[in-house]
Amino acid sequence: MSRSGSLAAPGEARTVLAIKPFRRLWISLSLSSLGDWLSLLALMSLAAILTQDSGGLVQYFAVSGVVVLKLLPSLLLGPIAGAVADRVDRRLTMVVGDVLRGLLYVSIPIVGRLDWLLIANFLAECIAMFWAPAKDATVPNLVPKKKLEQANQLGLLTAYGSAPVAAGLFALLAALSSVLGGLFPSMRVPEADLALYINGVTFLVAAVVVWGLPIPDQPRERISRPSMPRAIWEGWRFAGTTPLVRGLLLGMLGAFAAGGAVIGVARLFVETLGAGNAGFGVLFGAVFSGMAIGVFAGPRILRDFNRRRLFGLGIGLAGAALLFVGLIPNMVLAAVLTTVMGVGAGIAWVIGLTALGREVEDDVRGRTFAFLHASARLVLMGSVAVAPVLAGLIGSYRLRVGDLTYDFSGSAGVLLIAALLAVLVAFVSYRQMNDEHEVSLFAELMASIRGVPLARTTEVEKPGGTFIVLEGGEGAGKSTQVRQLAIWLREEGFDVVTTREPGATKVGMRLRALLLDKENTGMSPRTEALLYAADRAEHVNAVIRPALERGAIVISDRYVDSTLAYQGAGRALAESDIAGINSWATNELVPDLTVLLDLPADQGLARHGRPADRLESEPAEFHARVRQSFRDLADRDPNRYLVLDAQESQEEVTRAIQRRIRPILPDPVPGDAEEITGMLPVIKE
Ligand SMILES: Nc1ncnc2c1ncn2[C@@H]1O[C@H](COP(=O)(O)OP(=O)(O)OP(=O)(O)O)[C@@H](O)[C@H]1O
Ligand SMILES: Cc1cn([C@H]2C[C@H](O)[C@@H](COP(=O)(O)O)O2)c(=O)[nH]c1=O
Repeated sequence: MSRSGSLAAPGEARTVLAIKPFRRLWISLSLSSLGDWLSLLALMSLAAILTQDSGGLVQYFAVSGVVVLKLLPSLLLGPIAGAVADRVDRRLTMVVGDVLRGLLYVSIPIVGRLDWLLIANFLAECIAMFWAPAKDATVPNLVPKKKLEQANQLGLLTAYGSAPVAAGLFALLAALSSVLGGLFPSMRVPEADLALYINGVTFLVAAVVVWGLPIPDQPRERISRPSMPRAIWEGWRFAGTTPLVRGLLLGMLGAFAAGGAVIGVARLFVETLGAGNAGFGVLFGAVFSGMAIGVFAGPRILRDFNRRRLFGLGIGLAGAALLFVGLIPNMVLAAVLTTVMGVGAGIAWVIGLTALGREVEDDVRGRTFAFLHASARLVLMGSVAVAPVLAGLIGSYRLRVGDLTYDFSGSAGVLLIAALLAVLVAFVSYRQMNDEHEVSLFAELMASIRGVPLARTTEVEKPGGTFIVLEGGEGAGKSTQVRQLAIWLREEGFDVVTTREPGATKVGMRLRALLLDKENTGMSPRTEALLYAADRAEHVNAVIRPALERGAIVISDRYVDSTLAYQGAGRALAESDIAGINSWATNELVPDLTVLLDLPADQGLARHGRPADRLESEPAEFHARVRQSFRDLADRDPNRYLVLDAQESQEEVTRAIQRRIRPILPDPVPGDAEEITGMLPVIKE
């Protein structure tokens, strides 16, 4: 399948590492990303430790303050950071950025105060705002243009993939720190300190690696980064135009909000389970490990499962698992259930990302993904920040039933709210996107797990392919659009058959000649209607049905509606008679979609530079009746029609048709696309 926005295969992405300068930059980026995640864990943890004597609410505010201050710089400095980074030496920006961030993180455990923790955290994020565009702009200087996409993918993979590594490292360092503290009481320090020292070292090593990079002076390509609010506004304006894409985006962002709430209270939650920092690291790692399993294994195990259903189901699974995490106060169960939650989120993420890639038009795909990344970051950080405060406001309770006691903490309360949010989002997106009404969810799930084909309750008579018809008056642009759509769909990898009426078959060509020949002026309207129906019977039998039966997309320039409009309204024949004859001639084959290109008849006729044929030579009133009849037909069945103003530019018309066609195309998530997209779940930049 060739798509400009598609993602390269994992192996292909790895080949870009053969470029030595890029490999060095990538190593440095991996270290910085690891440091970013490690700092998030360590600072949330240290904030909780430093405030443990100050009471619940202060502790909750401190933890959420860490996240708010991590988010704030991207809102304040986002618009100017890119412009500044373009004017300053990039290597210097990155090296200074890494060194300063390393020093700031190391200073936090040395100073050991909450106020400095928050200030240093904020300053480190401000520096990251200048470091990131310098890094983005350097990549095109180091790799050839054709490998740029792979390079970016690898960068994104690392930004995300370093999270579970950081979680494991954090848990290890926390455990090591408490062992050392036990053996040598003089070395007893908060468990997060060691992580922050190591974090400082990762940034310093990253700086050394970047220092030796051979970066050309002149950038080959300038990267322009829209501000976060702009990316969100523009993306929504373009992407929110179809219900399916809206459903996908809302589902993914809802899942992020729930996930953010979990991260936000995880540190405080594990404390209520008596698990401390190591437990925090385990939970954090469980989310990401579960996601990795979901991304890679889920779609393979449920290979035959309807993708639109699976998206909602994945979010639902995540919500259900989270519900039990909140209800059952047990660390081992929490780790297992958090992994299950990650699996559900991973399945939804990869399906959503892949489907978005396929559903959104090429020219707005960049903006849509920018919207997703910007809003995912905002939603994630926002809910990470709000969740601890909410937990503090809920407070902790001990419930007694007879001899039994049940401790309910504010953090467990937030987990329950997040779980309910996820279940609600799952329900809404499932309802919005489900296109399989014939088979129950349970039956499909069982069949898919067993790997057997679905037993459907009713026999499906419609052939497997997709039948699209372009209708409209003379010169409306039907042939032009048929051509454009065929090019686009073939590029997308579909088997496409373009055809037209009258005259798509050998018999049809003769009929066309008869019908359009001005010599035959005066032909009776009934003869005319029957000849068009005869052409159609042959057309359906010889061309359309065989193509649909092998699963192709058939795009026809005119079909039954033309006879209803021209011979029905134009020649004043009874519509019911024409409908009856054509129903018989086509064996009741109805298009999946009819696109009506609406244009005043005089404008359409004026577009032709050739002599008018028999039908085109009819008077203006005839063509006006034809136009009105097409519009009436469309009004009666708005679900099956797309009516477009054919006075718009050709490109505009093509885009509108593409938008409407995407949702009715066959399964938007083929297996190979998941394998490819599966490597790219990312929310960090
Ligand atoms: N949106 C448009 N704006 C302006 N001109 C257009 C547009 N679409 C097509 N045209 C031009 O109008 C002419 C007729 O277009 P086309 O052949 O696609 O129309 P058609 O509907 O298939 O016509 P007919 O049914 O009469 O054969 C062509 O010269 C084409 O380039
Ligand atoms: C299918 C069909 C067509 N016509 C008319 C409409 C046009 O004037 C010609 C076909 O010419 P085109 O340039 O190839 O579009 O035939 C009709 O009157 N009834 C029909 O069913």
